[in-house]
Amino acid sequence: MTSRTIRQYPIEPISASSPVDDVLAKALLHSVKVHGTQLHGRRVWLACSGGRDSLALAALCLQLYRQAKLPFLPQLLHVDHGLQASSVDWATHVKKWAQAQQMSCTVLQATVDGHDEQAARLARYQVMRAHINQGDVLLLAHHADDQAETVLMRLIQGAGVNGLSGMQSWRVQEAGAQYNVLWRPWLSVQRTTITAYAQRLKLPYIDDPTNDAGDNVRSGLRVHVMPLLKTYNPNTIQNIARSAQLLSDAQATLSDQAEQDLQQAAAHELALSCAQQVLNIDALHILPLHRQRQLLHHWLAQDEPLPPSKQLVDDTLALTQRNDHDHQTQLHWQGRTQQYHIRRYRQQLYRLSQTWLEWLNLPIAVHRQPLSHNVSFSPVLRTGKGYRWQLKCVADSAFQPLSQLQFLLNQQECASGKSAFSTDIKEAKDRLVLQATPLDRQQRIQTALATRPQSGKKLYQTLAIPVWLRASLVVISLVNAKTDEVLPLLLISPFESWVLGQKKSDTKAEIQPNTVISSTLQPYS
Ligand SMILES: Nc1ncnc2c1ncn2[C@@H]1O[C@H](COP(=O)(O)OP(=O)(O)OP(=O)(O)O)[C@@H](O)[C@H]1O
Repeated sequence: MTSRTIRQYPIEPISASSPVDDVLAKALLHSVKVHGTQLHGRRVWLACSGGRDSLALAALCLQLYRQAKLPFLPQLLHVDHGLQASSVDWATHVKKWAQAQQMSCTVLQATVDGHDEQAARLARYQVMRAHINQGDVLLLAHHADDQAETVLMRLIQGAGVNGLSGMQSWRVQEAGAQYNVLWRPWLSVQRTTITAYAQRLKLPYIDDPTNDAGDNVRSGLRVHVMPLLKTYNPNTIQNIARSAQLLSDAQATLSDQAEQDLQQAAAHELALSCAQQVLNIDALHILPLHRQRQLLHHWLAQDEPLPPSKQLVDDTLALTQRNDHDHQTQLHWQGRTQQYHIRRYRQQLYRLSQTWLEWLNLPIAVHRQPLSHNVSFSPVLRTGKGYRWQLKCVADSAFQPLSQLQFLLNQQECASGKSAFSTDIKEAKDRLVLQATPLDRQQRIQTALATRPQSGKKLYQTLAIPVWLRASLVVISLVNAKTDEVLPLLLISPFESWVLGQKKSDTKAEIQPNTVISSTLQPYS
């Protein structure tokens, strides 16, 4: 990189009479047409390294804009990686060139964590994303030779259909709440065409000889492998780029199919964004084997920028196929954004983030509140490490919770026959306390799913609570402050709730406790 040089042409405004290159113009304008609707009303930036390709793209945009063939003129963004002393000179050079063309150009400083190309690329995208606005479009000068190198690189790494479809010409990139578009209109044009155009225009582009040093995989493929492949087929570059395009279409079909399968097989009620995703194994196994693999691949990486390895998909599939009731085995996956544990409990497959598992181990606080306070009861049950779990007793103007609690209590009393709670709740409210406590393993609980009260292991089995959720069960009870009698009303987990005090045979009473008491779980920082 230190040996970069500037083409020995002076910086001059591009003459209005300079001819545009037909092939390059056609590719750009075709892409504008294809993405016309999405481009409408968006600001377009052009990532300009000052190298031949991005300087040529900037020059072509300018020419077509002046000829009123392009409806916008992109603003240039140059990133100074600060990796070598001369990088300031390159930034100054790009800026001066842009000034000569009367194009807007901003130089951004990046802090690169490491010295390799990948670290520089990550830092570059990060700093450009931070500069542009939500929904803006970033033009990149990648071309067919870049595409062919990318595909070959991925091929020798053993990529699947997605990887082999190479770079996308229009890619929405999401980072947190922000999204931008990466736009590559030149993926079908060859480097030689760009070089010829740049030379015709006498563009003073920056030459980076390290690109052709052959000392890393990409430049090795460029210098040693591509020329050899061209001896077998002179159209090697276009052909590989075309294969990538075909595979990209195939990938879109596969993704649509996997998304449809996911809608059928996902346990949406148990999902919590990247914290917990759940797949129903029975629904998975209905599918043919190749779709099972595809679905697992899609499910594992649904919110991750990088795909899971084939090995992980195979191991996950094997986990779903076990029938030895082993609930301890877990697989680990270090994604780009999070570390995940893949576990199975009965016929459900879980993808749990490390942060979520840590949150599930935080203690739950005990809360008590006299009913006479007439205010809604909404204690925070657990908070920290990114999530807040809060109880909600919905109160409307007529103090609805009490009348609904009365209804609930009536049902409980039928089942329990407890006299301490048989008086009208409004009269009794002075001595009643609403309480939320973590479930004690020894506590015996009567649910509608069993004929008698259960405690510990049996209860977890009856309610199908996976091991990692067992410390996250809370009992909501009414306590008679005078007699200390406790009447459990509801058992809640972060995802479900169960009415307590009913035997199997009493289930005809249709109680919907969630209209009275529910809990919410939200990301929290
Ligand atoms: N320092 C930079 N500042 C802004 N954009 C950049 C920078 N480096 C690369 N890019 C953008 O990323 C694209 C691909 O990067 P790559 O490393 O292949 O570029 P390059 O070979 O350095 O330059 P060029 O593609 O302009 O000849 C470039 O075409 C350009 O749009």
